[in-house]
Amino acid sequence: MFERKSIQLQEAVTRLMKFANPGEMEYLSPLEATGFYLAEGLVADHPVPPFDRSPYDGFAIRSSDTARATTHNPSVLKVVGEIGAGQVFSGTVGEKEAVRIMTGAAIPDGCDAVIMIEAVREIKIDDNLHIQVRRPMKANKNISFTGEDVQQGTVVAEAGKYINPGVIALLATFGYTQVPVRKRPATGILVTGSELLDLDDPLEPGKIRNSNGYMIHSQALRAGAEPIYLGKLSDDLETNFESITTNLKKVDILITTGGVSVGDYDFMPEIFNRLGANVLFNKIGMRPGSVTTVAEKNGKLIFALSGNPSACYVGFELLARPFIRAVLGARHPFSPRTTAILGADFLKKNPFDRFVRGKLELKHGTLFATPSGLDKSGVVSSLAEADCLIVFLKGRKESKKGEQVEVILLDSKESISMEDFFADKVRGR
Ligand SMILES: Nc1nc2c(c(=O)[nH]1)N[C@H]1C(S)=C(S)[C@@H](COP(=O)(O)OP(=O)(O)OC[C@H]3O[C@@H](n4cnc5c(N)ncnc54)[C@H](O)[C@@H]3O)O[C@H]1N2
Ligand code: MOO
Ligand SMILES: [Mg+2]
Repeated sequence: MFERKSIQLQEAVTRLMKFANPGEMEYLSPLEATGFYLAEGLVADHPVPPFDRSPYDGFAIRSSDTARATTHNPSVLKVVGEIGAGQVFSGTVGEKEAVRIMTGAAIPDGCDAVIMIEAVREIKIDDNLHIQVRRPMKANKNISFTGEDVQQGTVVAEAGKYINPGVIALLATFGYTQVPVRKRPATGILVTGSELLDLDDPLEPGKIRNSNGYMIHSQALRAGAEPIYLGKLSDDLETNFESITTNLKKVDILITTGGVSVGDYDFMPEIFNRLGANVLFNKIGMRPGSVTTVAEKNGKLIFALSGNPSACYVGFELLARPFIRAVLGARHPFSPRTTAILGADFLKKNPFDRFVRGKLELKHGTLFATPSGLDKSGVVSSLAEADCLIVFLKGRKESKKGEQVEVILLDSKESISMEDFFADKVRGR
């Protein structure tokens, strides 16, 4: 018998995050970097825009020339040039002169305002183009000034920031052809169980198909890892030990499913014993996923997830996912947690923290979370609709539809700090 001491999820996470070192740095093109995390902060090495420019198609003018303009007595300015974005007017614009200018073009020297095309009347005097301006323009009107978007020296994105399309825009703005990121951790997936069939096997009495291997592969992808499916193993101590020892050398993280409880064929505890691994914990005060065990060997972590599909799923989301995000260099590696309104009664009592697979819905601006199916750790049917985990903290009594609950978002690309993740806003009731 192996001693099992139940600890709280926060303690379990704290223990395993001590081993979460950012992976090796690599450089990717901005076309490939979406979904990674910045390995270095992004500092503006020039102001944006880099020159004063026109935000409109119109005419660059000198505001002083329009000081007395009225509808009946418009200022008449001679058009002395025209420039589009990318062009620069050479020379200086003089008194009673204007330059036809397009959006994005640099403001010509001498000008201090832009008037929109629609606001002027274009006329010809002696075959020369002129404009009539019918109202005074204030100095600095309609100019996008140098640095009004970003000032030189500003940190526009910090190290550890998730690279979303907006970060890609900034990287391109500052000329990054090579974006520093952390390599996706090679994450091996091994499933155990003599009852497991391959996907193309017909069902046989007592056997089921291996769904966990594929589910974890998909969850690892969603978490940003590089999943490596290593196959399935029968419940045999020797072959399991052999396979885990060999495969651990080939990957950065190893995830196993099944064989982690107290049954006769649950060999994971004995395997960790033989490996001489440092078992960080082997029982968590939560459901499902209470048997989730994490062990460390030579600095690498082995996540031994439950065989029960829903427990396996939840164990991955609560433990492996933040770890993977941290290895990817995420500054805030935890899934976002927020409040929602419970969409249906949940009448179970909670002698431990419970994480119920749920479905989110936004109705008239209010977020509702409803359990997405049967709440048993052995089921697979509640997973497809699940996009959150509804949190029922230990001690919370039965919950009625309409009560406030906390939810952990599973499909969000952004993430939060450990402090925020464990700052429970809705206490047990
Ligand atoms: N006497 C006790 N029995 C159990 C306890 C306990 O504390 N005392 N804990 C229960 C809890 S909680 C869970 S969760 C499970 C954990 O089981 P294991 O991690 O040991 O997993 P297995 O025994 O290998 O399998 C459990 C269940 O899951 C099915 N399974 C396994 N692998 C897959 C797969 N790849 N795809 C689909 N389904 C899979 C397997 O057929 C079993 O039905 O233990 C409880 N028992
Ligand atoms: O706690 Mo077991 O790990 O699902 O139900
Ligand atoms: Mg078992």
